[in-house]
Amino acid sequence: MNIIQLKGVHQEYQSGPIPEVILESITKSFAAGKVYAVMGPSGSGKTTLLNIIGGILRPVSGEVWLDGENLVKLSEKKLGQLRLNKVGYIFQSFNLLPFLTVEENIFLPIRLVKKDVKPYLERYASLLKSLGIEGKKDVYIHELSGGQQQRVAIARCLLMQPKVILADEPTGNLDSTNGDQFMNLLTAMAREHQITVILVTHDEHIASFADEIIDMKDGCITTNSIRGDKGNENIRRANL
Ligand SMILES: Nc1ncnc2c1ncn2[C@@H]1O[C@H](COP(=O)(O)OP(=O)(O)OP(=O)(O)O)[C@@H](O)[C@H]1O
Repeated sequence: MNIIQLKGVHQEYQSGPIPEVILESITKSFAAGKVYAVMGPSGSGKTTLLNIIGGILRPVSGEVWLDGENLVKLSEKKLGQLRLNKVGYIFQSFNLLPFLTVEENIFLPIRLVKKDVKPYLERYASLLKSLGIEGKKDVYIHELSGGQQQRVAIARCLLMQPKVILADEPTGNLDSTNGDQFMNLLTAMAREHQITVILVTHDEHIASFADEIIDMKDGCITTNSIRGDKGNENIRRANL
């Protein structure tokens, strides 16, 4: 099932006399439970694409469908609610607060919108268990390793039961072992919870964990690589 559909998404910025095209009429679908890696040179439009999918930016034209709603047509208020309920973010720095505990960090987004944490407690406990950090809930973030911090960031993101997780260079600060672990966890969680994950990376090895690699150049998708059934070696490259 396609959870995200981009139809003719076009973005441009006018800083000089002539508008600069950033995304050129992008049409692309993203399925539930699949992991997508977006690659391409600096300035090719990867972050802009992510921000449009997450409802942070509105494109100049085109449609952005997320779980049955066209984000382009939503009011700011509705868009804010949708971002909160359906979109999760994982950043390179994980955006955790170092002098709060693991538990306080994970519940922070819920407390910020003054929601009751009670309905989330069961899910919280099972996420900590499946991510192997159940013994760390009262530990401060600054006392954790990078690998443990990334698990906290995943738990915080998953607690809100998003439909999509957007991650911009999420492994940028990790060594290769922790980077691999992060990708294994993220892909397992995407399958288990049927969440679409879209991540931007410059690292081909990290991208090889994805179900599909989307190459971008000058605001266009140039190639789609879809992983075959036999794993990473079996990448099928299809020109669009
Ligand atoms: N708010 C803005 N105003 C004007 N131009 C912008 C704005 N945001 C991005 N751009 C331009 O859009 C282009 C694409 O930027 P974007 O950040 O999407 O690229 P990217 O592929 O993510 O690059 P990188 O790999 O360096 O992060 C760049 O040329 C950038 O200068």
